[in-house]
Amino acid sequence: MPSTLYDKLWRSHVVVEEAGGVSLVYIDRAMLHEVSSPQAFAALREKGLQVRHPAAFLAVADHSVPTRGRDRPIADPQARAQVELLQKNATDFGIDMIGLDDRRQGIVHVTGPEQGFTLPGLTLVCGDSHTATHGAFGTLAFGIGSGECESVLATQVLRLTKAKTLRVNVHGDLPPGVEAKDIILAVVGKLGSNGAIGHAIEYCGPAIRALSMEGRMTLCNMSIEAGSRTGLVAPDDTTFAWLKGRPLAPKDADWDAAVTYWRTLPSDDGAVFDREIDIDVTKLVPQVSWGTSPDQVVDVTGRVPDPAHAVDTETAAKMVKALSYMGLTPGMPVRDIAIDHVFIGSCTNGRIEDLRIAARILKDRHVADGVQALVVPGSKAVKQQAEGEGLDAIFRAAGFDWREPGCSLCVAMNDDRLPPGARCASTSNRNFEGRQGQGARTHLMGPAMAAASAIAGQITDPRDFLGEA
Ligand SMILES: CC(C)[C@H](C(=O)O)[C@@H](O)C(=O)O
Ligand code: SF4
Repeated sequence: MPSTLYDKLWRSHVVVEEAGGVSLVYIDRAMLHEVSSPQAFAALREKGLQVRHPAAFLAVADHSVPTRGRDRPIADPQARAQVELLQKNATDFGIDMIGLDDRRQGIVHVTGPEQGFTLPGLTLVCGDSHTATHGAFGTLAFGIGSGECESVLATQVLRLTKAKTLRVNVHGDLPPGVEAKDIILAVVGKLGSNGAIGHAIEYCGPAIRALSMEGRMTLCNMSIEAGSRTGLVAPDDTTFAWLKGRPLAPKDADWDAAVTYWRTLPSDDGAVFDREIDIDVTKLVPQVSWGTSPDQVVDVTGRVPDPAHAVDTETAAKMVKALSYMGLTPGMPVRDIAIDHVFIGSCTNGRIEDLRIAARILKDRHVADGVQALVVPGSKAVKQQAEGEGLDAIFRAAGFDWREPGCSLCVAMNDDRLPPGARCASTSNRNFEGRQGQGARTHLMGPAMAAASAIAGQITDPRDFLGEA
C-alpha cells in the first residue's frame, strides 16, 4: 500500500505497538537548551538514572544568552546560572555541549542542521515547540515537554500517539519578491492557530521543491503556529547537496548508502492523507501579521481587518482584543503602520539567505530616523559566512546593530527586549502579547519586508525596493 513520508518515518521507529494507537517510538537524536532541560536532568538525578545514549544528544545555549559583550561572563545572574547548569548537566552526563565560546554556537534549530546532526529519516526531538524546523530535511522532528525529555534521556524512547496526516499542496510558482515566510504565514492564516492540531503536515508542490533548505526550514519552523508539532518536506537533491560534508553527516560509502535510503522516504504516489488543503501561490503577496496570533495575517497591500466582518462572534472578540493590544484601527492600510523597531533573526529567519535578501535591500540605504534595528545571525557559522560576504558592513552602514547569535528579540528571555508600546517589524514566528517585551507589539514578516520597513519607518512592500534593485 502506498505510504506517506510520515508513515514511513513513524513505522521505521516504532519499537512496540500498544493498544489504542499508542506506540513506543525510538528517538534517534535530541537537542537540549538551557531553558527547557533543567527539570529533566533534575529528575534523572533524583531517580539515580543515567543517560542511556549520550552521543544521541547535543546541548546548546541560545535562549537566555546575551547578544553582545560575549567576551565577558554573562552579566545577568539568572541567564548565567541557566547556561552554567546546562554545561554542568552536559558534562556530568557525557553530552556534547555547545557553549558560548564554541564556534558551532547558535539557535538550536539553526545549529542542529548546520552540524548535520539533523538528517533525513531520523526522529529528532527537543524541548522546544519549533523543533519541526528540522522536518525540512525529512526528519520526524517535534517539540516535547520536560517529562518526555526525561524519558528520552533515560530510555531513548517515547510513548506517542500517531498523528493524522495533512498535506498542504502548494500550487504554482512563487512570484519574485515573495518568500518562504510568506507561504507559511499564508498557510497559518488559512489553517488558523489550532487548525492542524493532531496532524503531521507535509508541504508539497513545485514551489516547495524550488525552495532552498533555508526556505524549507522557515516553512517547517512555523508548523506549530497552526497547531502541528510536525512539519515535513520530503528530502531530495537540494537536501542532499546541503547536507553533504557537514561535520556529522555520514561520509564516503556511508553517505552513498544513506542517500540511497533517503531516496525511498518521499510519500509514494497514491499515498492517502487524512486531510489536504490547497494553496495557490501564483498571486501570493508578501504577508504580514496585524494581530497577536500568527494566524492574524494580511497581504501587505491590504487593510487591517474589521471585526464587524468576522466569520463568527468568537473570532470577532479575538480580533477586538488583538486590535486593542496592537493599537490599530480596522480598515487602515497596513502600509500606514509606523514601526520603531526592526528585528532580523530567530530560528525562522536568521539564516544566511535571510541576511542576504535583507542586505540586498539595505545596500546603500539607511534605516529611517527613530528606528532601532537589530540583526542577529542564527548561528556563528551564519555570522561568519555573512561577514565573509560583507553583509555585516552593509547592515552596519544602514544603521543596524550587528550582534552575536542567540534567540535575542524573538523572545524576551535575555537582555534584548522592547519597551512597552514599541512596535517591531520582526522576522520571528510569534507575535503573542508581550513576546518581545511587556506591552510591545510585534508584526511578523519575512526578512525582505523587515529590511524595507526599516528604511521606510513603516510597514512596506519589499517588492517596491526589490524592483529597483
Ligand atoms: C523557551 C522554549 C521552550 C520556547 C518553545 O517551546 O518554543 C521558545 O523557544 C519559544 O519559541 O517560545
Ligand atoms: S529563536 Fe525564538 S522561536 Fe526559535 S527557539 Fe529561540 S525563542 Fe524559540
